[in-house]
Amino acid sequence: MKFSAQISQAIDHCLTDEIPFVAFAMPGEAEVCFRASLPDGQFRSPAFRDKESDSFFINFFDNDEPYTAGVSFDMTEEEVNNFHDPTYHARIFGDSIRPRVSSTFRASYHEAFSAVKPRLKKDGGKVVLSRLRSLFTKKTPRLIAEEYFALTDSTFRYLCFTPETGVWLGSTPEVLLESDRATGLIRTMSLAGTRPVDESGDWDEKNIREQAIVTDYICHTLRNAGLEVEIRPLTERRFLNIKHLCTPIDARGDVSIPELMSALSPTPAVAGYPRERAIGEIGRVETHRRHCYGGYVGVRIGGDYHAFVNLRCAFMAPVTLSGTKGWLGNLYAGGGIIAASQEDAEWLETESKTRVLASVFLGENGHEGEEGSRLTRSSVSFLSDLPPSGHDDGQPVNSAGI
Ligand SMILES: C=C(O[C@@H]1C=C(C(=O)O)C=C[C@H]1O)C(=O)O
Repeated sequence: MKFSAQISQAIDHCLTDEIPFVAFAMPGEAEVCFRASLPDGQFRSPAFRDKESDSFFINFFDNDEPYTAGVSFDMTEEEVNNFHDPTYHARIFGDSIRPRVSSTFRASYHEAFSAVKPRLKKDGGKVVLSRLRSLFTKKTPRLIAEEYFALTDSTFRYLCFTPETGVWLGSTPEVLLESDRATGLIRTMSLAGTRPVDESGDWDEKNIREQAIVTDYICHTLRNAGLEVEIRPLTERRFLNIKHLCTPIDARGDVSIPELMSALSPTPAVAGYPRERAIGEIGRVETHRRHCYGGYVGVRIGGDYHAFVNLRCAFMAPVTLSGTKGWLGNLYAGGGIIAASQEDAEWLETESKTRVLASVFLGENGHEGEEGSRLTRSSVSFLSDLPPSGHDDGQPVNSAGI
């Protein structure tokens, strides 16, 4: 999916000058929309500056931030391209969270898996264990997004920067919630269970059970909020090389949508069940922070919310690898573990979930990137660590490296 010249220029401008922006495509649409907004006086970029205006939002898995970060729809690509303020350059990257240099070790995953299994065997329930793959790429986030977005149009696809989150991109098949003020309808889905796209026949008990836990939880939460719930027939939902079990769920009633999003997220599809217990276990056994992975991401347009679970995503920052300029990306994936789960199969599932995005990072024949032992603390330097001054030409350092 080639971005227009105007949008490409605006994205590069925003990455260079650290202007909060989003480029996104709605499910079923081939068109990318770009919007940007300047941060407030404290370099914060809240998504919801009022109750109505159009905006993009991205929140954290922990869901415990004082406000949701995002981009209010203030500037178009044209306005960004005409924006020249030599005093504007926030150097936000240096202070914010950054991707990890090394991937999750197989041994760490083994330890985490072994730590949660006894309680699942004893009490039942589910924990979604995730891991990350750290990759270096010579491609820019814009190029990655163009290639990744082109692979399917059935997902919500986005590339964004906010000071709170850094640069993220993703292509997510999972609706957290879509609301329609005109009809009063709220649509969501229970999406869980994973197998290769070419596998047919009945789904196994393990996947069916994992997904049923999610359906029950979502329906319970919606009914608790006073909504009338309609559960639609179980279907399959395809995502590139894999597919999931999916139960679409409709709800109706009077409710605050932001409150409902917070109540639903994170669902047992990305956390587990019982939910609070699973979240506690994730915090204890995973060796990385999830940041925005597993949180929710989406847009509010004309007062209607379109929120998606932030999956099949990457967190990126500009770096050099042994002197070569590029970007470091953390690709996240998890899978639901229940008492019957097999460790090797679950590890492979996280491999499948990151395979397509990883191949975009690495390029054909792997020539565009690196993964694995060559990425070390000494070989990777974050551009934000470079001193801001010292350039002979007096220009601010371009921390995006483009
Ligand atoms: C956790 C992820 O996906 C979720 C977990 C699934 C599973 O356990 O089978 C399937 C779809 C998603 O709800 C992920 O993609 O990282």
